[in-house]
This record gives sequence, C-alpha cells and structure tokens, in this order.
Amino acid sequence: MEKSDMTNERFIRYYQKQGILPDAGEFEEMLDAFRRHLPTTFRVAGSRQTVHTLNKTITDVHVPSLSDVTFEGEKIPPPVQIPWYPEGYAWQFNVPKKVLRKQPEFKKFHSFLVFETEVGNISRQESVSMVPPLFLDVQPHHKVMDMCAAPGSKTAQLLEALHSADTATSTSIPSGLLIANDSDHKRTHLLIHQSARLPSPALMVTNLDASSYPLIKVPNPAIGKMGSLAFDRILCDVPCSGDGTMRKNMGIWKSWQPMDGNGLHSLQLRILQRAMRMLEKNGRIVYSTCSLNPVENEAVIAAALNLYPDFELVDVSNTLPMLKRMPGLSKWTMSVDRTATQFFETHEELMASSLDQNTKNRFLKTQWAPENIGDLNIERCMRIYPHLQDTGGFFVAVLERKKKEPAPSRKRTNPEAEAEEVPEAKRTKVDAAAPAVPAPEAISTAPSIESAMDTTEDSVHSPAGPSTPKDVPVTSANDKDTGKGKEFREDPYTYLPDNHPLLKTCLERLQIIPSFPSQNVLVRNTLTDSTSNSIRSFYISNDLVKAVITNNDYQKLRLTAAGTKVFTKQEAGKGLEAQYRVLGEGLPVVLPFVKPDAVLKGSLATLKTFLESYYPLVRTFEEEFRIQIDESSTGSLIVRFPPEEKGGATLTHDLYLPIWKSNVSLSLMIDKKAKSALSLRLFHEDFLLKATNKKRTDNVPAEPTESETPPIVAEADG
Ligand SMILES: C[S@@+](CC[C@H](N)C(=O)[O-])C[C@H]1O[C@@H](n2cnc3c(N)ncnc32)[C@H](O)[C@@H]1O
Repeated sequence: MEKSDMTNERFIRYYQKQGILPDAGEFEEMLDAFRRHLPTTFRVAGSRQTVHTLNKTITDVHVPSLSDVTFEGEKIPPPVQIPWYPEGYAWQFNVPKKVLRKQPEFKKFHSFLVFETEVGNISRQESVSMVPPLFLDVQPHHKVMDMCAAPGSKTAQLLEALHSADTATSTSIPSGLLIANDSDHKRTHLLIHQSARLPSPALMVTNLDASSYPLIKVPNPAIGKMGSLAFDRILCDVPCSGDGTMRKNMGIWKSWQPMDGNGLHSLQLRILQRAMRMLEKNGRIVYSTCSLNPVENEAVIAAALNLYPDFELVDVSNTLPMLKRMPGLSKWTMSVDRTATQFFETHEELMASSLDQNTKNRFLKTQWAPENIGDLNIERCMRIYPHLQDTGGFFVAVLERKKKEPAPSRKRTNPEAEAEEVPEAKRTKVDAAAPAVPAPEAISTAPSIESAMDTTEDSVHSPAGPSTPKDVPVTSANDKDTGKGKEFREDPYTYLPDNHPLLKTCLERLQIIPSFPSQNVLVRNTLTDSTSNSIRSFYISNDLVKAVITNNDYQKLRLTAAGTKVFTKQEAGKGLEAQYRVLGEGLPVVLPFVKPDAVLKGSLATLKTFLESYYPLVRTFEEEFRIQIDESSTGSLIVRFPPEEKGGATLTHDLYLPIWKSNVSLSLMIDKKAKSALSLRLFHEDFLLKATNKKRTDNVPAEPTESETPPIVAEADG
C-alpha cells in the first residue's frame, strides 16, 4: 500500500475530536508511526531453563554475528531486546525481507527463528500483544480463564506462566487450570494447534460464547457439596474493531468508520461482566483490545465498574516501568453515523435530537462517559500508541475487587443500570445458559478450585472476526459463531479405572513407576467392552481438569480438547504385536515417572547418527550405545543425551528423546521440523535436509528397504 493511501478522513476527524493525544503535533507523530512498517517481534518461550539457554544463544551467538552487517551499501541494525519485557526474553528487529532472504548472516538467523518457532521455543508475537498476560501475573496454582483466546498467542503466555516450575527436560503438573475459550469453532482449532507446542495436563479448550459462559460445577471439600468454579485470573482480550493494528492490517485504513467500535461495545461489556461474575474473591481481570476507540475501552470499563461497584481499577504504574503508556481518557464524544460527522456529547443530547427513534435505539447510555467518571480512576487504564515505542496500538485495564468497602462517592450512577443498559433479553439468555448465576459476593465464597515467522500471528489482532456484527449494537450472542444450535461432534472424555488392563500393560512395558498418576488417565471414547481393547491413545490431566470433566457435561461445555496425549498405539508390522509408545509431546510429562535405569544413554555422536538419516541401522551406532540397544527389547525407548561439547557442537543440558527400535534399525520419534531445529541448534547445519538432498542426488529410494523400515514413519507424532 502506498503511503498516500494510508489516510482516512473519518479516522482522523474522529480521533482528533476524542483528544486522545495532548497536542496536534503528537497526533501527527502517531499517524506517521501508523504508516510505518511494523518491526518483527518475538519472544523466547518454554520452560525457564530452555528460555535462558536459547536467549543466551541469541545474545552470545546471533547478535554479535549480526552486529556489523551491511547490505547493498546500507548498515543493517541487529535485533535488540524489547526494553520493557521481563528478563530481556523478547526481541525486535526491522529489516527488509530481501535482507532475510539474501544476506548470509540474517538468512541463518531467519532459519534459526523459523525452526525454533516450529518447535515452540520461539513465539512470534506482536510486542503489544505480549502485554496483557504480563499484567495478569499467573502462578502455577491459579485457575485461569482466557475468555476470547484464539488464535492463542496470549494463551501460550498464560500456559507458560502456569508451567513456570517446568525444567528443561520435564513438565510439571501444575495444580491450577487454564480454560482457553473462543466462540468461533474453527478458531478453537488454531488454539489447539498453538497450545500443542506446550502440552499441558492443566489445559482445557472450550467453544462457547464468553458473554454467557456457564457455571462449572466442582466438588467443594470444605462444605462437602458441589460448588461452582471461580477463577483467580481472567483474561478478556475481547473482539474489537482492531484499529490499533493498522500497521499490519492495512485494509483498516480504507474501511475504518466509527460504527465498527459502536457495534462491539455491548458484547465487550457483557463479556467483561461475565468475567466479573466468575472471578474468585481475590482474583484479577485483565481487559484488553487492539483498538484506540474509547467506546470499546474506557466506556466498557466505566460501565462495568458502575455495575459492579465492588471492583476497582488497579494502579499498575510501577509494573513494567519501561513500557511507555498514556492514561485512560475521562472524556470522549460519540459519533452516531458512518461518516464521523455527527457527534453527541451525551446520551441525553442524542435522545433530545431530531434523529429517528430507530437510530436512537441503536445506542446504549453506557457508550458515553458516566457522570461519575471522575470517581473511577479511569486514568489507571493504559493506552499504548504506535509512536511511543514503535509498536501497534493497544488498550489494557487491570481490575480487581476492592480491598475496602466502596467509597460513598462510588455509587452506581443508575441503580437499574444493568437492566436498563444491557438489554434484558441478553441477561435472560445468560441466566438460562448459566443457571442461578450467583451475585458476585456469592461466587467469591465459592470453593477455591509465520513461512512460520511471517504468518504465525497475523490473525491475532484481526478485527473482531466473523462474529462481529457491524453497525448495530450487539444485542445477543451470534448463534452462528458461538456454536449454539450447532451440532457438537467431539468424542467423549473418559477417565479409566487406574487398574485398567491395557493401561497397566502399557505402563509396565514402558517401565513407568507406580507413582505415575494413572487415576488421571483419560481416553477419547466411551468404554464399552468392544472399545476397551482398542484404545488408541492415552491422555493425562491434572486433578482439577478431572474434577471439571467428571462433574460437568462435556457437550454443554463444548469441550474441544483437554489434557496431554502421552502414549499412543503403534502397529508393529507383520507378525509383531502392537505396542504403545511414548509420544514426543508427552515425554516431558511422563519422564519424571520413567524408571531411571530404563533410560538409555547416548552421546552427541549418537544423536548425529540419528539426525543424519531417518532409519539408521543399529550397526552404524558407536559401540557403547549399540550394547545398550542390543540389551533392549524392540519398541518404544527413551534416550538421555548428557551435556557435552565436541567438534564445535554443544549440548548444554540433558536432552531426552523418544526412539523406536525395530529389528535392525532405530528411529528418532520426533517430527521432521523438530529434528531440523535440533540439528541446526546443536550442529549448526540441517543434517536432515542434507540426507534428503543426498538421497535425491544419489537416486537412492526415498524410503529404506522393507527389512530396515520400522513399522512407523518417523514423523508419526501428533
Ligand atoms: C482479539 S481476538 C483474541 C486474540 C487472542 N486473545 C490471542 O492473543 O491470540 C478476539 C477473539 O474473540 C473471539 N470472539 C468473538 N466473539 C466472542 C464471544 N462472544 N465469545 C468468545 N469469543 C469471542 C473471536 O473469535 C476472536 O478469536
């Protein structure tokens, strides 16, 4: 898009009128920033140890190699750490695509990023999108809800925080829970794909309208009865008009008009209200949008605070001090047409106008600033503008229940506000879906329970998505997208008795110790006599996920995923019995429960042999490893590669990998991309690519001969 096309009179008129920036000069600066290309940003993801090691590789190896680069006579700046991101684990660089494709050092860095993104060690995410989860401050014991989660970049951050006790080799089983929800069924699958990079026994994915999220029943040991689940942390990253994303979604320059935001206010408010009702007493909500529009931001927050006067905005000015932000607005005006020409300062002014009643009825009083806006600490909301730190635009507000009684001045501006301002039909709907929603006080006493780099996050800040109605205030959830009335086809979630014969045999064969939480193993089918013997995969969850699944109807919850897949059945070829094997994605969860002497020991040389061909013959391995293999039975095995430095390759910490032994050959049971990433990270070249190319040039058959072929393909995981 040409710079000259990056303008929109309606946008400029509307936002100048809102006074979102103190002076005209700064407003121009913001517009200029909106017209510039957004830098590429990413964060290092995964367990603390992995993050530390990978970040050190970027700092010590990549940055120095990129620090003195010139391309076509121009100096190219190296990646820099995002100043406000904790521990320097997020980075940004701004180089043209052709530099990434042609300049050797940047090309190498780019493939490093692509592969590490594929395996989940790097998350390409717009920098402002990293902000809301940081303010949520999630701990491993927290019950967390991500109400509008797809495609899931923030879900990944929440999951990492829940798993902060993980080590480089094993996944902890947090006592907390993360429910990632999205009303768009297709997008929940993006969510599942994204979170597969960090498999968690504490994760559930649901497909519901967040504004009418049902109560979840769980046992409350304190009262010996069932209670309802209240959440410690809730993220409301609501659907929005997305005008903060214009640097990336350039179509918004052309299409922007004020009714986009007007049409979303009601849905946004209802989602936030629902979160307030589901929050644990000392819990925290983060509300965010990628929009600059006060009607989607401060108006929603002010209305919610007036509906729930026991809530307040938290002063987070000392958190992430390097993050530049502007205070929330206490004054704004409403445009009631597409052209942004007709403005009304108050709802009363609109009502007294000569506009027809139908037009008037499209607007809610809550879209204007309430009279008591001065009492709401609205300046504690955070507005992030593109010119401040070369980012997209964003809005973030942090809400908690008040520690003290509401101050006398903080009374509802209109005690009937909820009934009047959020149409009754909606409330009835909410209550029907969620029987007997308790008052906030009641729920608080409830029981405590991109190429990869280029495309990964494109849809994160896309405007509201398909469920966003235009032009009219949303008066009810959109059935088409919330799945309501749509058939829900998911296999059931069934917990096995811990002495189930197939599970017992599987655990014995894989040498899993008795403390393995087999009571939390589930399968994705109903257990009849005929299915009991044909279980394909075993999954594991934590206690809380089990409590939710066993006490609620998974169909009502529209549960699309839960727990981590750990073991899967492997057909073993002619004459051999099928066996279960440990999945690569499940290994970090299972590892603490594998008998130590069942784990084989390899070396960098062993690993190189595994990476150099798909099905290396046993005889091609060095003797020390061959002896161990000869003593092992065929099937699923685990190998530990201890730290080692040899011939320019460095392994800094223990690495555990699943392998498969067939009669004469072995195979590393991780997918191709993970193999390439490992090869590049440790040996600085992609052996797999070399092996594939060699096969092509030597005209060697693509697959090994039958006698060598293990009964599976190497990338069978998933
Ligand atoms: C801004 S995006 C969320 C981005 C996401 N949090 C992330 O970081 O990847 C808003 C999401 O809300 C979903 N959505 C729209 N209406 C919804 C509703 N009523 N309930 C739940 N989700 C909704 C959309 O499908 C979209 O995925």
